[in-house]
Amino acid sequence: MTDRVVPPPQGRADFEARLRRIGAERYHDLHPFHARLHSGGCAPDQVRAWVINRYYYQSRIPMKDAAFMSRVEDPDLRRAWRSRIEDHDGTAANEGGIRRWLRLASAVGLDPDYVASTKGVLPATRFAVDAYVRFVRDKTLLEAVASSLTELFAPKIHAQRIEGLLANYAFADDSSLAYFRNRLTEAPKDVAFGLAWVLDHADTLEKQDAAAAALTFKTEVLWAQLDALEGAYVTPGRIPPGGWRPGEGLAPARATEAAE
Ligand SMILES: O=C(O)c1cc(C(=O)O)c2c(n1)C(=O)C(=O)c1cc(C(=O)O)[nH]c1-2
Repeated sequence: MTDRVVPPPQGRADFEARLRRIGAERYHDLHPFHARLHSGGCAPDQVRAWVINRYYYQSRIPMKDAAFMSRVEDPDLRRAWRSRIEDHDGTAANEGGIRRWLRLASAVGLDPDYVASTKGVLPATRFAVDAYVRFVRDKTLLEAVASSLTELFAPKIHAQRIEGLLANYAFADDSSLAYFRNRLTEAPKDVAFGLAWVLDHADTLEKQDAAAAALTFKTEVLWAQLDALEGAYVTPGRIPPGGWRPGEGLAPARATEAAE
C-alpha cells in the first residue's frame, strides 16, 4: 500500500494573502453599478432601487448571524459573534443598522414601511441573499465564518460611498449616511475576529481551500445583487414581474407630488 501524500497547508501569511487576493479580484467595489452610484451617475429611481434591494441584504444579515449562532456550541464564539446581531437590530442605547438604513430610505423619498415590507425586491436579489443565509446555515462553521470575510474589503467601499454620495446627491447628509459611518467602526472589529478565527482553524490545505471557496461564493452573492439591479434598472432596464416600479412605495408627501 502506498501512503497518500497529503500536501501541507499554506503558511498563515500566504493563506491570508490568498484570501485578500480574492477580494482584490472579485469584490463588488469593482462592479460598474457602484462606480455609477458613487460618482453621481445614478438617477433618483436607480438610487431608490438600490436602497430597496440592498435593504433585503441588510434585513437578512442578522438572520444569518442568528442561524450561525444556533449551531455554535462554544460559548466564547457565541459571545464574540452576538454583537453582530445587535449592530443591525439595535439595543436600548443603539438604534441599529436596520433603522439607520430605513432613514436612508426616507431620505431618498421612499416610504420606509414599503422598504421594510421587502415588496418589490428583485427575484435575483432574493435568490442571492437567501443562498447566503442557507450557506451559513448548512456549511461547516469554518466556511460560514470565511464567508463573512468580504467585510475585510467593506470599509474601503463604505468610505468611498460616504464621500461619493455626499459630493453628488442632495439627499446625502450625516443622518441619511449614518449607516455607513457606523459600519466603519463595526466592520473592522468583526472582521479582525473572523479573520483570526479562520486563520487559526483552517489548519489543513483542504480546509483552506474550503474557506477560500466560501469567500469566493460570498463575492458572487454580492456581485449577483448588483447584476440584478443593473439588468432591471440600467441596461437593458427590464424590470421582472414583482420588481419595484418607479413611482411605487414613495413616502406619502412625494406620492402626492407625483400624482399632481
Ligand atoms: O456596503 C457594502 O459593500 C457591504 C458589504 C458587505 C459584505 O462585504 O458582505 C457587508 C456590508 N456592506 C454591511 O454593511 C454589513 O453589515 C455586512 C455584514 C456582512 C456579513 O457577511 O456578515 N457583510 C456585510
